[in-house]
Amino acid sequence: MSPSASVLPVELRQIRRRFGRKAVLRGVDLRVESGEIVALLGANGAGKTTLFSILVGLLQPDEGARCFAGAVHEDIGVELRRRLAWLAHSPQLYGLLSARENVELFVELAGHASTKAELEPTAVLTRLGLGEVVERPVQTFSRGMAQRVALARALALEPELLILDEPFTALDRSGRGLLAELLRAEAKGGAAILLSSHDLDMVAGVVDRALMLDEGVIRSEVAREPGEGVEAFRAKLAAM
Ligand SMILES: Nc1ncnc2c1ncn2[C@@H]1O[C@H](COP(=O)(O)OP(=O)(O)OP(=O)(O)O)[C@@H](O)[C@H]1O
Repeated sequence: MSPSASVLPVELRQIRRRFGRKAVLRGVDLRVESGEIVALLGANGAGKTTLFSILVGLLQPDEGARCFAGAVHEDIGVELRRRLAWLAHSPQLYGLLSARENVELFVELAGHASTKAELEPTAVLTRLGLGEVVERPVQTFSRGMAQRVALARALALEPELLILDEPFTALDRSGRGLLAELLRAEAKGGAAILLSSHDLDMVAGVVDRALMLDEGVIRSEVAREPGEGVEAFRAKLAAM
């Protein structure tokens, strides 16, 4: 993969995965384009995290293909990995390091510092409302503050593909609003964003399209029509 070519669109084709005798994913197809924000919905245990883990290469599918920019990738190599950011269920931060150091370390390890001033570690932490506490060790942070650091860390990589497992969990209203704004800005800049959430109000306000994972397949899909209001879109999501 050339360092400059885009990794988008990202596509999963007929992904199957079982754990022991349980078939969790039974032929999932999914595609996310540059500039799109897509929600993956589904009940607890539907397989959302499993699918995300396959997408970022933490887990191999039993069958099916993951494609970036039209090419099948059996493994996620270094060049590809640095173009993806993944926010896991738990923040996974270094407690003794400050918020700024956590973000800086991650950027260093990824070997990719953004050239955008607004994505510099302190700037992105400030945009997520942590301007006053960037130098504090994160072990003193609340769960919501830690979630904000993990989000800042993902955004600071300026990823082309951002995969967020329940990003609104633990955030208060202001945090959810800030995150919604940041995600819209990233998508406007050309990133593709795939997120899971059980919060239909947030999903209705943020995403362009939603997919319902049920019994191992994408059971239904809805897209926001041009000019469609949040209430009307939320009603469509609730009816999925
Ligand atoms: N490593 C594993 N070993 C065995 N079973 C697993 C493993 N990981 C996930 N599973 C099972 O796969 C199913 C899907 O789990 P997954 O975490 O992907 O669901 P989810 O849609 O993300 O759920 P939630 O909304 O609760 O986060 C569950 O039945 C879970 O028990």
